[in-house]
Amino acid sequence: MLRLAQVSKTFYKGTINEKQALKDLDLHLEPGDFVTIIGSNGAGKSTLFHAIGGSFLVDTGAIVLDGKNITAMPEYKRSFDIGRLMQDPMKGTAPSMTVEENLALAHTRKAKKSLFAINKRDTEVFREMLSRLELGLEERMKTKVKNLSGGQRQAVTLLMCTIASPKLLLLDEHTAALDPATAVKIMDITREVVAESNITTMMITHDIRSALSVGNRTIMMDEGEVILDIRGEERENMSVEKLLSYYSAKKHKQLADDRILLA
Ligand SMILES: Nc1ncnc2c1ncn2[C@@H]1O[C@H](COP(=O)(O)OP(=O)(O)OP(=O)(O)O)[C@@H](O)[C@H]1O
Repeated sequence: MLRLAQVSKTFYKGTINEKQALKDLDLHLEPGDFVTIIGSNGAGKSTLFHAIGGSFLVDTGAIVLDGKNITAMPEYKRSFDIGRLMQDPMKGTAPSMTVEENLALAHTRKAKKSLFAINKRDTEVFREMLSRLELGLEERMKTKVKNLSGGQRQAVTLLMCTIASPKLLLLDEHTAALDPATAVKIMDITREVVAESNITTMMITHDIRSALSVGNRTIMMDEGEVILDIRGEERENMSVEKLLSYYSAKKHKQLADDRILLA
């Protein structure tokens, strides 16, 4: 489904600030994989997402999505196949448009139509989708998105991403800016939406416990490389403590993450 082969990215090459953020990174995702990604500060997690999403072109290596080489493809073209949800609930939606209009926008993009229109049937479909979130948003379809809470906005953005039926969904700490109770709710919704749509998904998180329980596979990054890739029984038998000891034994230092969540 997604294959990265020998992908490297260096920022500020040839200057005193040179930083190799991705080092000959190899990664292969099967269709339907839900991979959680953890790692120390500056490990290259967001850079990996930017490389896949096309925020910049990588220096070397290849990125292949569903059999198509997208290494040189511009970001806007990749966005038809790659849904992205960021930490900031203000991103990903059009704030001055209503909930319904935002969903319709995503729907129109999927159909690759230029005409933006909402018919009665669309409204009913959107209402049904919203009611399944159990956030009361089905009663607020005419509300401008800027008037929603952060959690409600993230839920709407998540729906917008999945309406477009992307081949790949990238979640970059999408619950990190929410209060703990809302973060749990959005994580539950994420699990449901991803399971229902079976979209291949990657999720960066600082919550190690949920990294080990959400999805079917966990990778740990450090200094631009994948240093651990676990699934199945190995993952089931992994605990937060074991993971941290694995890191210390391999890197001869403690995992440094200023936002790490252990409980
Ligand atoms: N646009 C950029 N320009 C220059 N350096 C960058 C840029 N983006 C990332 N870097 C550097 O690349 C390295 C990897 O950064 P990245 O944001 O991918 O790490 P991360 O694993 O997401 O970290 P964190 O968990 O702290 O957000 C860091 O040293 C960072 O400073």
